[in-house]
Amino acid sequence: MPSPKKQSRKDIELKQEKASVTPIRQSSRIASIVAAEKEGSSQRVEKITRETRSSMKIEEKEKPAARTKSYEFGGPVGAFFMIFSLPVTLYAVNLACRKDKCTILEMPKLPSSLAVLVDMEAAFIFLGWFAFQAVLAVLPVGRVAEGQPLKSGQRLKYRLNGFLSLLVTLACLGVAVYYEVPLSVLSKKFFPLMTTAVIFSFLLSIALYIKSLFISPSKVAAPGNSGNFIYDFFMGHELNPRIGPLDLKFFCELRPGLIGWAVLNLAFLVDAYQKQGTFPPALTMVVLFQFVYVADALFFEDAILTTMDITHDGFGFMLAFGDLAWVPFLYCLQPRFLYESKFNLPWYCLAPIALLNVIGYYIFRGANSQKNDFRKNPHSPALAYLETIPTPSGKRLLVGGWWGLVRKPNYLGDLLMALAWSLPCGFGHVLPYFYPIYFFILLVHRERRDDAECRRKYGASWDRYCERVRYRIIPYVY
Ligand SMILES: NC(=O)C1=CN([C@@H]2O[C@H](COP(=O)(O)OP(=O)(O)OC[C@H]3O[C@@H](n4cnc5c(N)ncnc54)[C@H](OP(=O)(O)O)[C@@H]3O)[C@@H](O)[C@H]2O)C=CC1
Ligand SMILES: CC(C)=CCC[C@@H](C)[C@H]1CC=C2C3=C(CC[C@@]21C)[C@@]1(C)CC[C@H](O)C(C)(C)[C@@H]1CC3
Repeated sequence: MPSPKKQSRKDIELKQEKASVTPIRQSSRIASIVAAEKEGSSQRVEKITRETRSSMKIEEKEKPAARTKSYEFGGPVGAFFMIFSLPVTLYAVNLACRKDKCTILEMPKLPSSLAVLVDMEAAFIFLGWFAFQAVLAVLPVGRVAEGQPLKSGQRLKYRLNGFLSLLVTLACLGVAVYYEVPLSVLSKKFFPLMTTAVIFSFLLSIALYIKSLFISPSKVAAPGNSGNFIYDFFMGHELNPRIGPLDLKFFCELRPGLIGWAVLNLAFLVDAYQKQGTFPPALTMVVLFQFVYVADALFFEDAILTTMDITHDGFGFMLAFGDLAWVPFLYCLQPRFLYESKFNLPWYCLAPIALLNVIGYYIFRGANSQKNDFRKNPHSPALAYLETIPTPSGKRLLVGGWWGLVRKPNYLGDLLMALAWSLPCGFGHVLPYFYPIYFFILLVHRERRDDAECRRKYGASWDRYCERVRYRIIPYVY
């Protein structure tokens, strides 16, 4: 056996050279896969795919983590700007939309004292909530799923008990309402709770960045490995930070913030019912739509394992703040507006809006499940009717079904739902439309990022896919 030292540089270079997937090899591998498929030899297809994957793994395992060459979000300057502008936007939008007024035409009224924004009781509620969700997440109940293969070839394991956590949380809320615990504390302490979430996400991101300085190169997230402190802090330097059994990114993305958003909405609804003696239709409808969205994310929890956030992006300020402060305290803006203003619409306006939401959900769920099922089992007979194209990595791209309509059918469905959540607020104010406007910008930018990443991963195959499916998000428009 050669000693690891002796084997080092030359052998590794040789292996890397053998394993490197040049464009010529890419196309010859695609040709072999296609030929094997024509022959109907699924064993040969599997073999070529395995060989390609393992050669790519050898290549990636032995390289030190490559530095990010191209910046996103405007580079370090853009990241610096966003670290400050995101919290400012969060406060500005919420302060501008309050009981008496919801307008962008006036400067948001600053609170008369700091006590309106900061409060010890709110801090305890937030921390208790976070700890409660963390305990539920690590309970050894629920299926364990494997994530997508990492650079090292390893697959991380994830405990899937998100839907159960939601049910337990709902049961606790029911008990609280039964024993007349005033849930209105959540709406009264909305701003102090939000401040705690903001401070917590800053502290968490700092801790994550410090932790990431001590990890091995294989654990680094490519987009957050520029060497610039501000940029890497924002994008996230470590791909999958974990504390024991708790995967922090997976947990934060789906539990405290997402379930917290649904709980805030339910608190508005319960309080409205207790004050008005009836469930206001527009508010009830939006709370229900958003609840279905949250419940769906938790029910199809394993689908998140193939999203960009989990497979590609690191866990840094962008996701920590997004998950813990932005989602719960901004995505509930429409229900909060309806709750505070008591605005309502007649049923014949609400009915077509409900239909829009159902159509959006149908597209969103259909597209996400189709891709997720295909990635989990590309040979599933249930998906055999879908046209696909091969890529040099061995993975195939769906070019039929939802993924043949536009390149991001899941974004299309999500955007239709976003609109359906704002329309019940009427046309008297712009601010309740903050979510669909922001979301459109976010998804257009996200599609561009993913497009660049897929072109890097799949080369000419991605170009072929783009030629076949011409529109990005909206058929015949964009
Ligand atoms: N409410 C909110 O605030 C937000 C919601 N979302 C939602 O989250 C969901 C996930 O979004 P996101 O992670 O951005 O993107 P996707 O779920 O679309 O994941 C992108 C990945 O899917 C794979 N893929 C792309 N095209 C194809 C194809 N034709 N065939 C097979 N695989 C393909 C590629 O990965 P690979 O080939 O490596 O598998 C690509 O990198 C969406 O529904 C989106 O609307 C997203 C952001 C914010
Ligand atoms: C610039 C900025 C404000 C960045 C933060 C973005 C985050 C708020 C979003 C990035 C991707 C997200 C996803 C969801 C929530 C918003 C964030 C965190 C998601 C959990 C919502 C529910 C969906 O069903 C989903 C699971 C598909 C989705 C995943 C992506």
